[in-house]
Amino acid sequence: MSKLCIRGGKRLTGDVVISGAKNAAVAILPAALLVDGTCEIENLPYINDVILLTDAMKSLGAIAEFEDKHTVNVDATTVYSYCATDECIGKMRASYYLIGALLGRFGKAKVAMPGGCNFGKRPIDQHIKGFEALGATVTIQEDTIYAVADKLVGTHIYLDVVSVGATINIMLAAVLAEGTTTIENAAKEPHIVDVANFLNMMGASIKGAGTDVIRVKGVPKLQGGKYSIIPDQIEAGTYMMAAAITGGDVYVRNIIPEHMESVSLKMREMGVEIEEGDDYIHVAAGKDLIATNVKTLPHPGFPTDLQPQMTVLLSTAMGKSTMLESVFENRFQYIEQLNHMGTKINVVNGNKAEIEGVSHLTGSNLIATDLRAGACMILAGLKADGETYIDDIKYIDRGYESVEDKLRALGADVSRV
Ligand SMILES: CC(=O)N[C@H]1[C@@H](OP(=O)(O)OP(=O)(O)OC[C@H]2O[C@@H](n3ccc(=O)[nH]c3=O)[C@H](O)[C@@H]2O)O[C@H](CO)[C@@H](O)[C@@H]1O
Ligand SMILES: C=C(OP(=O)(O)O)C(=O)O
Repeated sequence: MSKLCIRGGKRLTGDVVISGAKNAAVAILPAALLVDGTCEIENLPYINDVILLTDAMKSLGAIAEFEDKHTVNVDATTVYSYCATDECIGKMRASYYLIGALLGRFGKAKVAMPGGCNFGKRPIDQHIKGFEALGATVTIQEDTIYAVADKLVGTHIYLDVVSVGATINIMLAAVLAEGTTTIENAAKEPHIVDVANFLNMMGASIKGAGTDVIRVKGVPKLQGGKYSIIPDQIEAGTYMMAAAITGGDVYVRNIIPEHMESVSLKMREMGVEIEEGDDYIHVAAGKDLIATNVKTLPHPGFPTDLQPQMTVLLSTAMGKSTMLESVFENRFQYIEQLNHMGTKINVVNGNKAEIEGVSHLTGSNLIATDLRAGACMILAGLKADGETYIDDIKYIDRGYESVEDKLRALGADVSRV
């Protein structure tokens, strides 16, 4: 099994090009199952979650052919199965989108319970509430979800918690339903807007994506077309922080700077120089980092998927910082390993990290516990004196395309061993 080996202490400089957004890609691919025609989907990130999902779509009967590493042509007219119960599909979070897509397409779906990163409980009650409100009957048996409906009829759905997955899943199920569906207290992440834009381009009628009220007017059918996925906000933020933690000077390219607002503002508070261009952000660090307090929130708040990376950055800022995790109940499992490298972080009540900044970290042997924990370990390794080995990098490969190549191009000493 391969590991990442990082020899720390190198200042990152140069340009990094950000890939397409994982969390948009893993929703848009299942959304293509609703389309009566061929969708050419561009700017897909070449990551394990995308490959797994295209395989799952093929096993349902869809044609999903990679034109190149970042472009796939999906023809869903040949889909014959509504069952996605493979063990490997159940390991990923986005498998839940197959429920909305297959229910919308066939009026029935049988899908393995979603997995994904383990941050404690990750219920899907709001997805089920939405499907049931649209007229489906949903049952769960032995880690498999069955959803069935004679017909889906538009209705009002209020989400009790702001959920990215439930918002998108309800859009998927509602797009071909009879009448209009209103989703209130909807999530507003950039990938929600991207999925709505994709569906609209294929003939759907979705208004309000990016606000907390989304209206989906059902249409009889969607037709094929071409679509390019937005850049990955979280990958971009990770490289911005990698630049900052090494005192570097990096142009993070092919991004939408407005998506990075909460991140740029917090990094500016920490004394990092951030210059925004049309489709890039220039990060210039070098001065001592300043401590600050951060709380994760749904968009436009600070993203939980950048919490571990930001926590590492704060751990090297002089003074006392706090990181409050308000989205997931248990997303600090990586802290103990970081403290072995010399960080001084104390987790209180499971959701608040009290951080006392240190100036030096020491290389260590680490095990990635999940995707973004793996990313934060890379950042710690870049900063540390000596060698850091990160095991279980399969988690990192779920969400970061060619991570060691991109870092090496910026001057990092990173290899897969
Ligand atoms: C594949 C994908 O896009 N994953 C992202 C998605 O995950 P995911 O869709 O799982 O996250 P949600 O936005 O649904 O979860 C937000 C919060 O709502 C709770 N909740 C959610 C649904 C539900 O039915 N009931 C419920 O209580 C969750 O436990 C969590 O506390 O959004 C998260 C929050 O931005 C990101 O960290 C993940 O990277
Ligand atoms: C939590 C994440 O992913 P998933 O929801 O797929 O587990 C993530 O991308 O940080």
